[in-house]
Amino acid sequence: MTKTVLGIIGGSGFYNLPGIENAHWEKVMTPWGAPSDEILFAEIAGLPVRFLPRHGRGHPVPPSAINFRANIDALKRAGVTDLVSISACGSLREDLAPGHFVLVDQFVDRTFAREKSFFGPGLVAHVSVADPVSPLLVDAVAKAADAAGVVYTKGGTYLVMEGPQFSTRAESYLYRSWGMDVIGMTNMPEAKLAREAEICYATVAMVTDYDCWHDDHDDVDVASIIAVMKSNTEKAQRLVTRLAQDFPREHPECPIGSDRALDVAIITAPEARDASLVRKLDAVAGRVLGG
Ligand SMILES: CSC[C@H]1O[C@H](OP(=O)(O)O)[C@H](O)[C@@H]1O
Ligand SMILES: Nc1ncnc2[nH]cnc12
Repeated sequence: MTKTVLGIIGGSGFYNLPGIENAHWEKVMTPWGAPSDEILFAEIAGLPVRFLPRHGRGHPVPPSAINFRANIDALKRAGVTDLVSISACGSLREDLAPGHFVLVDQFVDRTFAREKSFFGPGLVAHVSVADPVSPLLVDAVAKAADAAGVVYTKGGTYLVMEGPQFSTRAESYLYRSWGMDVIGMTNMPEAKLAREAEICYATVAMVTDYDCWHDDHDDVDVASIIAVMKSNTEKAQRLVTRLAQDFPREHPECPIGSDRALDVAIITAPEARDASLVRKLDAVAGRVLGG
């Protein structure tokens, strides 16, 4: 059995963790460069927790400049088995009002200026992301939300745009016509990389605005987002505390194989592998590559 280490990636407005014990910030180096910030190593009710602010403390890192590979590699090196993303998002549905949380179960990745894989020339791998979130982790998040009194919807599709500008009105209408539920700029390639690194992943998408499609609401801007973000963040912090208190201390094996994704993904023959890339993958793929 593997001991659980719970990872939390804090998005916009979520730069620290309350209610923690034995905490310290630590710089974690990776072969992919520097993560967004140091990682906060801590415990909640005795459970090891690792927290990384996605945009860095003070929010200096924009979505397209996030080193997603370094972030996921660093969390893997820090022992994370189960990772929850906390994200601000726009709503593309009338019934998902600002303040509502969505436990996303699908993504549409419209990003185009990001490194999306740990693998590449010299070591080719194709993991499945048909089901990009890990069901047991989502269930645990839902239970924690219930216990923390947070209103949420289970299931929803998050469209990931490149940004940093918000959508045009035509884009917003288009994404609605596609049946997308919420929109943000960060959860891809994060979720894909978590799968490559065999870390169970789930997202709590916290609605801050109605993007620009809604006739009765102002178009989205940062000031209106910040106004909603504060109460969203307080609720998310309660949710995370409860999640950590109740989470199994032994990592529960993922029923869809998120934590064993590389068992069936690598296609490059051992003799054709690039030794330097294999070395870079020591944390992400050490379980299957050895070393
Ligand atoms: C400040 S609103 C736009 C910003 O917020 C979201 O980021 P995160 O998922 O890290 O909370 C959104 O994707 C944009 O990056
Ligand atoms: N409307 C929106 N579009 C993209 N990212 C967002 N983050 C919060 N609101 C957003």
